[in-house]
Amino acid sequence: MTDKPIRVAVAGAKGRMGREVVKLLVQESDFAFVVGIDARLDGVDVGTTIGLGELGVPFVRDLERALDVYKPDVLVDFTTPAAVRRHVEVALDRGVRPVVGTTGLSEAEVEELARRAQMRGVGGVIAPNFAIGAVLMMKFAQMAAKYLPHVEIIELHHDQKLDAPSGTALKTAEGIQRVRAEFRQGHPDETELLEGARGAYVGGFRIHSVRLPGLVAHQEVLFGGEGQLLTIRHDALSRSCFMPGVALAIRRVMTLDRLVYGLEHLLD
Ligand SMILES: NC(=O)C1=CN([C@@H]2O[C@H](COP(=O)(O)OP(=O)(O)OC[C@H]3O[C@@H](n4cnc5c(N)ncnc54)[C@H](O)[C@@H]3O)[C@@H](O)[C@H]2O)C=CC1
Ligand SMILES: O=C(O)C1=N[C@H](C(=O)O)C[C@H](O)C1
Repeated sequence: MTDKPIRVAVAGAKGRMGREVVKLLVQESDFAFVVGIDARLDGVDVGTTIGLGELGVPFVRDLERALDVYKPDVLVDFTTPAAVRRHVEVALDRGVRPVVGTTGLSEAEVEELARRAQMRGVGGVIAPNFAIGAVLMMKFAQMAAKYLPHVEIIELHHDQKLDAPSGTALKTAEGIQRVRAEFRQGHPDETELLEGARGAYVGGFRIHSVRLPGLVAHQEVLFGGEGQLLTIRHDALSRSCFMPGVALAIRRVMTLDRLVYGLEHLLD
């Protein structure tokens, strides 16, 4: 007897990441793609809309209706910072497991959603970055910050990105803050001649956000010490790099009974 495929809904299925997720779902035989949700469309076939040919899977604009009618096991969300929190709440309240790549949730919001998941006994995954290389970059940066506490983060993204700094930069900073005693870097008397010149201040160090057409998703974590520099860099050159992590999360969330924040919690 074969296991039943995991029924998956995709919120933001018409977007840059949503399209990649749809491609992934139709390629893997243990996934059944049951409904696409996107604020921009209703009724039309997802496949023909995004150039994959007829899939017989509809786009539904209303999330509640999509979950009630198509009864997915998992909701994958790649939408917007403004929409994601409500989407996770709606999913958890219906016993649908969220797998969330959308960034923009604060640490407090993630904690609140984790409490909700626990109350409902529903598993979930929120990961600001599903690329294994980016997860390693964050881990290596945390290791380095213990010994080289002078650090600055530069994240670089395409110019259609809505949030700054990126979710990855914020998670990198959270990890660094856990191991780095808080002190304010730079000269005590430094002044910004142009507001924002020194970047966003987080726990004593800075995050800088670059937005340019041509970029996909990139980050450098720079460490400075006496007579030496260390740079840890990750480049996402294509959105396909996020898909193995998304697939892992969809499979693993079926066995979770709590909400986890970060792909690292699903890796050996
Ligand atoms: N965790 C990860 O590995 C990654 C996360 N991201 C994040 O994923 C999110 C989406 O990124 P992109 O795909 O580049 O954006 P996008 O703008 O290409 O796609 C977003 C889609 O969501 C739809 N949408 C907006 N509001 C909605 C709502 N209320 N209900 C349903 N659909 C809605 C839009 O119509 C659009 O089709 C961003 O927050 C981005 O930072 C992006 C890449 C990797
Ligand atoms: O918007 C993007 O593109 C990306 N968003 C995520 C983030 O904010 O960190 C992940 C990756 O950097 C791509």
